Amino acid sequence: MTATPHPGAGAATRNGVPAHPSAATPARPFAASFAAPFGGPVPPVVAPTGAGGDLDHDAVPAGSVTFVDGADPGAIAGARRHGRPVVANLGERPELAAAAVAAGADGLWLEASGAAAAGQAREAAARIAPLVRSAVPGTLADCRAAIDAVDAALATLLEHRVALAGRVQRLKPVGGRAGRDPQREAAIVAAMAERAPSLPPESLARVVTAIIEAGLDAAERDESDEPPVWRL
Ligand SMILES: O=C(O)C(=O)C[C@]1(C(=O)O)C=C[C@@H](O)C=C1
Repeated sequence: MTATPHPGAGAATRNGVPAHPSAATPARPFAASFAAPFGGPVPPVVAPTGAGGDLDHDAVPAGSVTFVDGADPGAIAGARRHGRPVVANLGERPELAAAAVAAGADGLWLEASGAAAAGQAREAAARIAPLVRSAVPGTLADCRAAIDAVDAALATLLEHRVALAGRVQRLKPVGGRAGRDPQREAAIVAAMAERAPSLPPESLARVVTAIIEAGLDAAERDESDEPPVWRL
């Protein structure tokens, strides 16, 4: 495992990241004011000023975080032993964001200029983070931010599920409400109960029924012949 030097430390990285403007800044202890963004429910995107990141490059003092090549998941996972937040250097490749967050990145360093790249990385991070990070928020605002992050992932999964359930209706001999399959629905609830032990099965069944019915409603409305296409 190799930690990548701060992009501003003058060392070339695999992504060919240009020098950080604060290259001459000596290493400082990790400042408390930077702890919140890196400890939040969704890893922040660190981008050049005006590029739409959650933090500007200049706001991250050299030495306060461990920089790692964002294309190397093993390095990201290994860097956690340094005890500092791990920032994955994505260079100009926001499409690496989901993999970097899944590997354990606390922040994403982006050199691509422009809000679109930062937005792409932020959206990928928001979708994947609740599956791989657990937040223990101490304030109402932080709690709501963590709930928002979970809801972002839930909404993404709901969209995928609705698309799949709609496809099933076209593949079954009898689709739609006329083709409901109580045994299959009970099996779905039982499988989900294993992963959601805090919810009694009857509560979970209500949730699953609502989701299935929403999927059947969407399938009824959908007149397109296109198979569903999505990207995380
Ligand atoms: O698996 C099916 O047969 C479906 O039609 C999909 C689905 C679901 O949304 O999961 C929807 C209705 C059925 O009662 C069971 C499951």
